Amino acid sequence: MSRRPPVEVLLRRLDPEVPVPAYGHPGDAGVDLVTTEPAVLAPGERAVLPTGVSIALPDGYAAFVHPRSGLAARCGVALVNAPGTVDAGYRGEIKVTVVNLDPREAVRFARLDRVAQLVVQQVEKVRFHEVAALPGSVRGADGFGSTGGHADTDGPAGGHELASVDHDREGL
Ligand SMILES: O=c1ccn([C@H]2C[C@H](O)[C@@H](COP(=O)(O)OP(=O)(O)OP(=O)(O)O)O2)c(=O)[nH]1
Repeated sequence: MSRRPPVEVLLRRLDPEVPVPAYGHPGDAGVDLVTTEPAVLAPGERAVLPTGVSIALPDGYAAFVHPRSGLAARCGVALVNAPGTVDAGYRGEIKVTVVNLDPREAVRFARLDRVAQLVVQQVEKVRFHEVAALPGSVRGADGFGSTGGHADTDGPAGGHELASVDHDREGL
C-alpha cells in the first residue's frame, strides 16, 4: 500500500498550553482544535472561540474548520459557518464560531476543551471564462429538491407545515 507523505505545515502556538494538533487515529481526516477561552452558551447563543494556534499552509492548500460530531449529537453544538475556510495566506489565530442549537440546555466549554476539527485539503485554482450559454447536462438547471420535494417548499406559500424528510424520499 503506498502512503503519501504528510504535507508539512508550519504552526505557531499562541498559547503554550495548547497541544500541537495531531491526528487521533491513523486515517483520521481532521485534527482537533481546542478553545483557549472558557464559554457558556445559552440555547441559540453563539461565540467566536480562539484556538491558540495559527498556521502557514503551502500555496494550493486550505484548511477547513469542521464540527465535531460528538458535540453535535450530545450537546447540539454546531459551527455557524461550517465548514470555516482557513486560506493559505491567513496568518492570524484560527477561530471557531460555535452555536448552541439545543432548544433547552446551555452548553459549557472549559478552557482547552476540543471544539472543532481542522481538515487540510488541496484546493484548485480556476480561471473563469464567461460564455453566453453553458454546455448541456442531464440535470440541467434542476436543483433545490428537484429529485423529491420538501414539506417546507411544497406547502402553501408562507405555510407552517411540519417539515418532514418523508417528503424527500424518492418517488413521493
Ligand atoms: O472558521 C473560520 C473561518 C475563517 N477563519 C479565518 C481564516 C480565514 O482565512 C479568514 C477569513 O475567513 P473568510 O474568508 O471565511 O471570512 P470573510 O468574512 O470573508 O473575511 P475576509 O473578508 O477577511 O476574507 O478567517 C477562521 O479562523 N475560522
